Amino acid sequence: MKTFQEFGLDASVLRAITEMGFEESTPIQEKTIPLAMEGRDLIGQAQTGTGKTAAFGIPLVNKINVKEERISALIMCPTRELAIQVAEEIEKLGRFKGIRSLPIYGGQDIVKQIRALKKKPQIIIGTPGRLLDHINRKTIKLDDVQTVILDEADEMLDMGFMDDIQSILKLVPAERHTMLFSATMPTNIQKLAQQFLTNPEHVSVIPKQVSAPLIEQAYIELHEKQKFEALSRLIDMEAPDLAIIFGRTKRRVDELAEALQKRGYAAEGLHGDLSQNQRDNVMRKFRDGSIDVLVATDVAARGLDVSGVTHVINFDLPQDPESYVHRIGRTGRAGKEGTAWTFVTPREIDHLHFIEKVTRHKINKKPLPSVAEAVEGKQKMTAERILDMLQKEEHQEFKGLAIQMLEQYDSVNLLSAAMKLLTGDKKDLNIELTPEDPIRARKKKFDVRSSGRRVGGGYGSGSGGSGSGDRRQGGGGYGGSGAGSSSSSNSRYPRKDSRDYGSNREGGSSSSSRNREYGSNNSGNRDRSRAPRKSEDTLVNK
Ligand SMILES: Nc1ncnc2c1ncn2[C@@H]1O[C@H](COP(=O)(O)OP(=O)(O)OP(=O)(O)O)[C@@H](O)[C@H]1O
Ligand SMILES: [Mg+2]
Repeated sequence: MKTFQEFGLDASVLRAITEMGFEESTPIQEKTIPLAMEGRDLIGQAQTGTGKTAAFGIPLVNKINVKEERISALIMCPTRELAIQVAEEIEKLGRFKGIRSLPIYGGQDIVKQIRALKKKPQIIIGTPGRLLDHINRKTIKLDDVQTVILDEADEMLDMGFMDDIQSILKLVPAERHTMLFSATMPTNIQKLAQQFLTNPEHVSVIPKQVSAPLIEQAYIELHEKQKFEALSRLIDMEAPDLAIIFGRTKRRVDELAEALQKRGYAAEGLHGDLSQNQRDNVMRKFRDGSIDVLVATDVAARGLDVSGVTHVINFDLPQDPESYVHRIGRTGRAGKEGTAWTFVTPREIDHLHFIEKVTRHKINKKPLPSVAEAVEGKQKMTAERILDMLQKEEHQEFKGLAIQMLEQYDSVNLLSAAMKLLTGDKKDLNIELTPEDPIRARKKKFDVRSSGRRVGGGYGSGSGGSGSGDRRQGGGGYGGSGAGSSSSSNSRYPRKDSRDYGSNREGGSSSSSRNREYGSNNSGNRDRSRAPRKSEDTLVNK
């Protein structure tokens, strides 16, 4: 791999990269940084957790003129949490160069954002809905934007952001540098690419499998009613540092987080119906380790990078293979190992096999963890905590008492009693969750046989990126004859899971105006159940 010195980057950018602890470039960075520095439009695809953010962030920051007082680059992300995170990475990369960047997302006070915009940021990182809000208020002007980056471009299409993205890009000068990034690239991306990119290079560093290689994947077959018990045992047995548990719906996430708390786990839920304050708090607590279990809808499936996530558990099977790939990709990042468990009910087994087929990765069947395994896991955990305490030497004030007790009692008995206290008894509360419907196997929608590339040609190796087998609209690969009509409706990009992505009535103050403003276009004759979402914040259930 190349070192960052070899790219000919600005010294201030190199210094930032070094401070971030990056020594060598990752494969996607090695391939895309030189192309991006030449100003080539590109579609960048690489496995989760392999540094796509810096792959576009480094050349972007390198190119920005700090004297510029107008917005010169725009990065769009599907969720608020991702916009915040990408903005932080851009901030770090641009720090020594003195670049001003600003995240702009729904749910945050718009007046505050307008004030921050007055500081003349050169790079805006935003979610499409709120960006449009500012554009309409004329608080964001895109006339001088030279670079546009769409992170998780395929997800933004799936969420129904096509119209919004089109409206935004129409306002950006046609002569610009545009890049799309994601770990998955279904062929519906080609429409976006044809429309918005100029002669793009498709850079793919996906080897045989699209899922990240360092993730051990397993599934447990069980009935819906067994899931919660299995989850507690699994957490006890595996003792994750940090775990993300994905539930299908907002209600599921709420119930699950509450049930876990009742059982004594430090868990909280994240979904699009929480206020932005609540969302920020939950993410902060998870990042700083004050909670170690994050229960989330697919709002947390894309892009989130939290170090220390050792486990991902799909409490409910995800709707499609892309979602599976992105969810489990929250672990096994930046060269670290991770474990992904998936709960599958008997009726969903076909769908699981379908996911295995599309992702070309075997998911190993494991038995339901036994009570004994759970107990053993908890005991080990307690022992680890004690050893950890010994190392930190934070137990000095107990030493006098310990000596006294040891004069009267046997040390093994004493320690065992202390460990039992520390481990605590499992609170055998009767927990009942509202059952979720099983996911059904899709028939014929994905054509996994006809294409070497699976899911819309995105998973094959090498570059070039033509592929058939589009699961949504069936069609040719890149470089085709431009068949897609730009006036076709959003229904070509149906949302992924109607259960997960219902209407959004979130707490943020400005969302209602945005919903009014943008909620009605095109919706008259659309099949409601297939209507795309209109806001970045609607990764939630009905
Ligand atoms: N060259 C590098 N050396 C070491 N660590 C790196 C390097 N580049 C990026 N990282 C780190 O790797 C982690 C994953 O990066 P990033 O979030 O950009 O992945 P991604 O490819 O965008 O994943 P996803 O598909 O899930 O969005 C981050 O913590 C980032 O700081
Ligand atoms: Mg990313």
